[in-house]
Amino acid sequence: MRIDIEDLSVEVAGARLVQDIRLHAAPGQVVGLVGPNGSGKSSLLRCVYRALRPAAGAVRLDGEDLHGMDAQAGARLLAALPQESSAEFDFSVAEVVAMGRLPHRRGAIGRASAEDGRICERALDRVGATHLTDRSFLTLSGGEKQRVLVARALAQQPRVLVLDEPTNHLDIAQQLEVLALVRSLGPTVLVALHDLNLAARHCDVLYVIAGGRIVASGPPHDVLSPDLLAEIFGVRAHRVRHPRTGAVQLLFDRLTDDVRPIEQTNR
Ligand SMILES: Nc1ncnc2c1ncn2[C@@H]1O[C@H](COP(=O)(O)OP(=O)(O)OP(=O)(O)O)[C@@H](O)[C@H]1O
Repeated sequence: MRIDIEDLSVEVAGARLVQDIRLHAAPGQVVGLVGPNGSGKSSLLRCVYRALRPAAGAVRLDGEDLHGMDAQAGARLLAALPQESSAEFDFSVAEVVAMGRLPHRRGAIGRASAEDGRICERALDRVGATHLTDRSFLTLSGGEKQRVLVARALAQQPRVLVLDEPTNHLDIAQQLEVLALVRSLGPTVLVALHDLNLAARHCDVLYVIAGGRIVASGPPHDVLSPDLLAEIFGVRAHRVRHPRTGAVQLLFDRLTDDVRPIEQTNR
C-alpha cells in the first residue's frame, strides 16, 4: 500500500512541531526516518498513526485520506508501535497480542475466532516469544515487552506498519532479527531509528528530519554523507567496509575530538 504524506504540519497547543512534510513510500518499501533528538520524528509518526491530527496537509494511503477514515477501517490498514509503548497492561501476553485482532472483528461484540487464535500464535512465534504466552505483560523485561508489542502489530495484519524506535530495549541480536522480520513481512513500513547503521542496512529510502522539516531524502548511503552528518548530527563520520559483507558502515567521532592516529595511541 502506498503512503503519501503531503505538505503535512502538526501543531500541539499552538506550537508547530513539524512543518511542510512531504514523504512518499511505494508499496512494500521500508522508509526510514532519522534525525537528532527533538527533531520531530515521533510527532510526525504520531500524526501518521492518528494520535495527532494534521494542522495542515494530509496522509494518504493509496490516495485515500487516512484522517477521513473511521477508526476501525484505519486500524485494519495501519498498525503502530509507538515509542511510549511502555504502557503497563495488566493482561497476559496472549491477551495483549489478541488486541491486534480487534479491528478485524465485526462490531463491538464480535468474538475471537479460531483463525484469530492461529494468527496470534504465529505472530508470537515470529518474534520468538511463544514461551511468554501465559506470562503477565507486567512481569516482562523491556526487550520481552517490545517483542510482544511487535507481535501485536503483526497480529493486526496491517498493510502499513509505523514503528517508532522499534529496537528500543532490544539486544543486538534481537535488533537485527526484528528489523529483518519487519522487512520480510510485506507491508509498507515507516520506521524512526536512531542507529544510522541499522537504518542504512534495513531501509530502502531514508528521510532526514531536523527542526521539524525534512532536510534530505534518498538512498541511505547517498543521504548519510559525512557533510550531512556533521551539519545535522554534529558528528564526524567515517565510512568503512564491513570485512565480511563489504557493506558500508559508518564510524563516528565527536566533531571536536582531536583524533590521534592509532600507532600513536598504542605506544
Ligand atoms: N505535546 C507536546 N507539547 C509541546 N511540545 C512538544 C510536544 N510533543 C513534542 N514536543 C516538542 O516537539 C519537538 C519534537 O519532539 P519529537 O518527540 O517529535 O522529537 P523526536 O525527533 O521524536 O525526538 P527523540 O529522538 O528525542 O525521540 C521537541 O522539541 C519536543 O519537546
